[in-house]
Amino acid sequence: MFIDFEGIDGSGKTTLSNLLAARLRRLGYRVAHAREGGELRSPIARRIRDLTRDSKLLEMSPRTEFFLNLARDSQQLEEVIAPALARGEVCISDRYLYSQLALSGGGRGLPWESLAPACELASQGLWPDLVILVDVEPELARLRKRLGKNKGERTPDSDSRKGLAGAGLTVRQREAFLDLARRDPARWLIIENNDQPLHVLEQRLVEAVVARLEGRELPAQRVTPPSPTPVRVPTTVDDVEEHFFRALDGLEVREPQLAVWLLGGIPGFAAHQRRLGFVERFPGLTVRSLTGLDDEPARALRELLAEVVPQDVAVSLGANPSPRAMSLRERLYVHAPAEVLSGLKRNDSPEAWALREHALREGRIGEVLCGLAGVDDEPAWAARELGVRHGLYADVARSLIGLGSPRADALRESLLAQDRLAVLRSIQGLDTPFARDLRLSLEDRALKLVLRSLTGLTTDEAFALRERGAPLTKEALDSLDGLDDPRAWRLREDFVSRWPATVVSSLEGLPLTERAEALILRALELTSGRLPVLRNAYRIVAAEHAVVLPSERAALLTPGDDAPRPTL
Ligand SMILES: Nc1ncnc2c1ncn2[C@@H]1O[C@H](COP(=O)(O)OP(=O)(O)OP(=O)(O)O)[C@@H](O)[C@H]1O
Ligand SMILES: Cc1cn([C@H]2C[C@H](O)[C@@H](COP(=O)(O)O)O2)c(=O)[nH]c1=O
Repeated sequence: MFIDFEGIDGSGKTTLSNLLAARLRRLGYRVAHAREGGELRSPIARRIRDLTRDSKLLEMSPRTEFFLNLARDSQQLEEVIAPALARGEVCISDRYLYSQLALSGGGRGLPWESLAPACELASQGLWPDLVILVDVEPELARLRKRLGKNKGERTPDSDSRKGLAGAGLTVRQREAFLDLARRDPARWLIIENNDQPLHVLEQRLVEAVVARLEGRELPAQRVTPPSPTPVRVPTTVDDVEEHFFRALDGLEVREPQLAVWLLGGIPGFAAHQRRLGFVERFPGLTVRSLTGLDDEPARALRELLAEVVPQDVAVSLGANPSPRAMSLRERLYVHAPAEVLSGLKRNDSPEAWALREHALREGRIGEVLCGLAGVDDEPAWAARELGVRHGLYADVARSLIGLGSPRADALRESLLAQDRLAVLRSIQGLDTPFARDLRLSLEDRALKLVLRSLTGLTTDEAFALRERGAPLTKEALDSLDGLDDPRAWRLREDFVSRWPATVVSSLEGLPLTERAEALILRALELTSGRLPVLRNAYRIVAAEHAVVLPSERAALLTPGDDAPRPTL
């Protein structure tokens, strides 16, 4: 029997397919997993995978990508799947040709009718007896994947071609998978992975598969019922806090690390109280959730944990230039030099330079460059030249974030041949001729990064790009953070039903006016108060009530800080 797991990235295919293989083996079945532990069994397939993920290959067309992915699956079929089935084993696969239909058809928009015959050819008529669609909300999947990376589970995707089209691609892939399942209900089984602990899903999955292996009918097309709709949705912004913490406390039981992550950047007593409850179990994650906060409880917790989780403490300081943050960095440097140096962005104080000079004497050129964004003095330019001589092109490009001078653009130009994506990341918030040309040339190849580079821009070009991007992906809305421009409001209102969580987070930094409140409540209503939207809504409400010093707010909003936003 051939069992295939399908679903978007981070949906849980690898986890559940490996759990299933282990359980079936314990039950006495002979099982081959074509991608045990996440690694494709065929070395040729692995080589093809590397090629499709190479971020230097931006010109790879959707058709080329499709044929390469077919070649990968075809090789896995001939080398691993067909032989296992011929030996009479149960063969489990983590993705098969359906993934290519969902990516190239649903995601990239190639016509289905031309893809299907090519898949048929690659399959040699061998299709799975059972397809398990692990269905999950894309925002939750992305977050779990990030947490997984934090736990060091898998190699990060950040340097791959994957994801360059933006989060909208995943939303379209999910729709395509659900559509495939609807069209072939006898073959597909949907397992919803939003609100259930893994052990519960594993048990239901094993029961359903064993029923099929024993020739019993499948009980239903869905292994887990759709998530119950929360009964009450906040009807005023004053209710948001209560709803958020109720949902968070429910989540804590199933996925405590995710619950800590969702506290990221949330000020106020209630959030700090939760952190204290988590800190012993997850000190690193808890302290990271302080990123962007500089109130007294945040400072005290950092100082308490400085020796326990120095790297996380350093990350949680962001680019805060205050004297207290600088003196903590001096303490942390010996244990967490990379994180400390990275937090010196936009900082040309003597204390920052003392740390950098010490690091340069230790040969840490790349790490120094990572914290030079926005620094325009001569020692910074000397460090950049040193970086170029050492071939540290991506780090040099990173050090140019926030600099819009002709000198910076000339260096960017010279780095383009080495690393276009790093240069693209370096133009955020810039409206120079170089930045405009680069955006236009990469719009079709790296839409997500192009849209993200518009942070804070209110030019006609920026809005035209956002308007073209908004139907495709949420990152068009990300770059509206804190903008009070009428065109920004129109985009938010037009796309609140498509990208509700992002529309809400884009209100960050704006006063909580009637218009903002109406938008938040609309997003909550449209999503039945689901946690991603609720959490972003609470971040806005809590920030409105917290005392944030103007300098801290400016530091949080200044374009150029490339630390990941702790939003969903
Ligand atoms: N129900 C769940 N509860 C808690 N954690 C979960 C759950 N489902 C998945 N995860 C976690 O989500 C992360 C992503 O899961 P996994 O790697 O299995 O997904 P995937 O579909 O194989 O992703 P990709 O296609 O990107 O390889 C893992 O860290 C996994 O432990
Ligand atoms: C570039 C890119 C690829 N995919 C799809 C293509 C394949 O079906 C899978 C391969 O992923 P895996 O990590 O080897 O399981 O992902 C995609 O979804 N998005 C992309 O940008």
